[in-house]
Amino acid sequence: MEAPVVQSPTARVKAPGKTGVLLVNLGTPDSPSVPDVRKYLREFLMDGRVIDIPYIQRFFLINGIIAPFRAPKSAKVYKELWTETGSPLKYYGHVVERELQKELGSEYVVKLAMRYQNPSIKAGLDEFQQQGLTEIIVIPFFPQYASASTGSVYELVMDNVKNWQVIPAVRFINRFLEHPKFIEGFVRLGRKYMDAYDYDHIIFSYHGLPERQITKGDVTHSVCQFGSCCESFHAMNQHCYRAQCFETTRLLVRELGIPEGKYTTSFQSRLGRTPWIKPYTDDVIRELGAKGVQSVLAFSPSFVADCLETTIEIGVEYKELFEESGGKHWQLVESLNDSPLWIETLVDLVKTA
Ligand SMILES: C=CC1=C(C)c2cc3[nH]c(cc4nc(cc5[nH]c(cc1n2)c(C)c5CCC(=O)O)C(CCC(=O)O)=C4C)c(C)c3C=C
Ligand SMILES: [Fe+2]
Ligand SMILES: [Fe+2]
Repeated sequence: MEAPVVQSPTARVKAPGKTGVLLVNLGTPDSPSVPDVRKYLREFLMDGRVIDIPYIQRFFLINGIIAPFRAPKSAKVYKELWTETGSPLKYYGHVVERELQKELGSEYVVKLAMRYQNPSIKAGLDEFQQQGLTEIIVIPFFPQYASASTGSVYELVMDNVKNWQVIPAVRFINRFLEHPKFIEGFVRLGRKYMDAYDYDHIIFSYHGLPERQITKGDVTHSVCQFGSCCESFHAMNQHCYRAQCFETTRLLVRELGIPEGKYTTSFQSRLGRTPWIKPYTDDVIRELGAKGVQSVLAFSPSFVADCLETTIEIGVEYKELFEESGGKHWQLVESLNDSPLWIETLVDLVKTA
């Protein structure tokens, strides 16, 4: 009997016809004006996967407190972030969209979309539908899976295609934290700084998440206790966002050759009064300052493009906090943005989806 034809795990045979590739980042306001920031925050925070409390409570929280009080404060910070090309998150998204289209060629149609605001997921999918594509590959720009980010993108994509007469094959990229080129992308950016200066300590600061959302995602209700359970990465905790972040750090630390005790994984950007995953980056910074640590290099590997949370929160606000805590030298490692290794990661993700 003839041996079966085995398909290489790294090169799926492409279906005939064009494939749509939807690159989806979180979103950003259309402009840093208060009304645009308010519109963005309303859409973002009214998402039940982001603020996961009953609809009525969420409605009053967002419209009664966040929209009136937070929007003007956030708009000020967005003004600091804005450049002549607009929001870095959107600017780099479009550069990557063009570069990836060039790399993939005419068999693919690459579109950038934002989960909140513009360009919308609906506009990208409608274009794919008009072109009668054979299949769609959705790549949420989140290295680690979380219901509030990746899960929310899936939900909206499925919501948009559910009434199409022909629903083509839709493939989702769940996470890519362990992709060697993704890791190498951050390693190369970090080495540039580590070769030029001997930092006392390295921080890997990830976007935070309410602890409640991790507990809800733990189907066994026993795997994650927000402690040593995240020290290894396995089938049972692979969807735990905190465990995925610790695994990302382990992979980066191994490649960068950082010794034990010289680095910390921490979580930033908490909102509200419920407990978020720990340790909190601001607490870690204060502790390092108190211990006499003078210089810190900060990576932010839950983001693939610079945004408010990297450039301003880490690059400006945490720098100030570090200096107030006694530190002297604080350096942010910029995000992957349009770096060649990030484009190569995306090419691989598409070709093996
Ligand atoms: C890495 C993925 C992200 C997860 C998970 C996530 C969860 C999450 N975020 C908030 C609240 C806010 N996040 C904000 C900005 C923001 N968040 C992400 C990514 C994730 N968020 C990005 C890329 C950005 C930056 C966008 C930009 O325009 O640059 C903001 C807005 C900024 C502000 O007003 O401070 C809020 C608010 C929650 C509550 C949450 C999970 C529950
Ligand atoms: Fe966020
Ligand atoms: Fe855990």
